[in-house]
Amino acid sequence: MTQTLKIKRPDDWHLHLRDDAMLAAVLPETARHFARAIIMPNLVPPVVTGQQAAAYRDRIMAALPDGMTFEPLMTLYLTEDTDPDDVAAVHASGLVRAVKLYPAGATTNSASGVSDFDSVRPVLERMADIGLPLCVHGEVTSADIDIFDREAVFIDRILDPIRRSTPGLRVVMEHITTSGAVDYVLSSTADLAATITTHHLVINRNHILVGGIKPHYYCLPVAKRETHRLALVKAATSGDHRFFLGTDSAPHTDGLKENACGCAGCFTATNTLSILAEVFEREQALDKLEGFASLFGPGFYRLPVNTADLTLTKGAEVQYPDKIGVGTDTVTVFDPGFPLHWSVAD
Ligand SMILES: NC(=O)N[C@@H](CC(=O)O)C(=O)O
Ligand SMILES: [Zn+2]
Ligand SMILES: [Zn+2]
Repeated sequence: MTQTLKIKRPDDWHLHLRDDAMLAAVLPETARHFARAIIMPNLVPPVVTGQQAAAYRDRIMAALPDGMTFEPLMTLYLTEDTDPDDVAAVHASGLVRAVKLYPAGATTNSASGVSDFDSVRPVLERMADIGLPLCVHGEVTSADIDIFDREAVFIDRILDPIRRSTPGLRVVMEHITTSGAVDYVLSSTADLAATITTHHLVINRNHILVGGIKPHYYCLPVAKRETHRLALVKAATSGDHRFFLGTDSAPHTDGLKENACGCAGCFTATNTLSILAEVFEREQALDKLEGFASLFGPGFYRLPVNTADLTLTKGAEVQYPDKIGVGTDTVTVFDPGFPLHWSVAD
């Protein structure tokens, strides 16, 4: 008897679509399975104004193949020059669903991010007033902090002080990678949630470094030791509404990944749902997948749950491409390192 799992159509609460040829290549990979996604604004130049967000949304919709439906949920990139009134206006218009905080220099295309956190206080206070979520790349960037400690230090030195001084600010800790981040979310009573990526449920730092360096497993925040991966799996499969899916699917061309200075990012859009089903099944938590992928995100973002369903079927090993083409280049699809058996029914 084939096993099937029917869930509400999922959303991706942290996604990089890029622009131009890359956008055209990766958008169908997400739109095939996901109804909506929070679109990261770290383009070059970044999406900092409502006008830029509207233009980017139009480029995304223009790149969507005929017959596919998808709703991009736009974000603004927070800079030290962001005007609270502009933020309030684009929120009121429904164009923008979150503001994204990148500490300057923390990750791909974050040069315009924030160095002086006091300078953005007026924006954060306004966001608390209007209920607009702040998505946070939670890593400090000081050279003296070990890269494996950067998330923990960010929580202590930056995030917790911001939250204490801005009551009511609604925060999504993006792509969490540590048990400390899980505990921090669990310790909060309100206004705090976290996204967890597909790849951080699958790999630890050994996958990146043992037996030769694996550039396609390198992302930021970098995967930590196994105890942390286990804490993430426990959180994701727990049925706690404060943890939901943000794939952080972050395509870079193979030339830029397999490089002496390789870019950070794992491209998981193509096989995310098959991987998640496998991970949840191993935890005997298939009944928790719908909450994680389809229900808790809309709950936090105060949006309706999708009405359409998506069905996963367990069967023969799922075939997916190793790479997808982008113009004359390629992007490597994340390899979970184990066979997948759950496929999404058409
Ligand atoms: N996650 C990554 O490793 N990379 C992301 C940026 C980010 O989400 O930090 C990207 O834009 O490539
Ligand atoms: Zn990030
Ligand atoms: Zn990201």
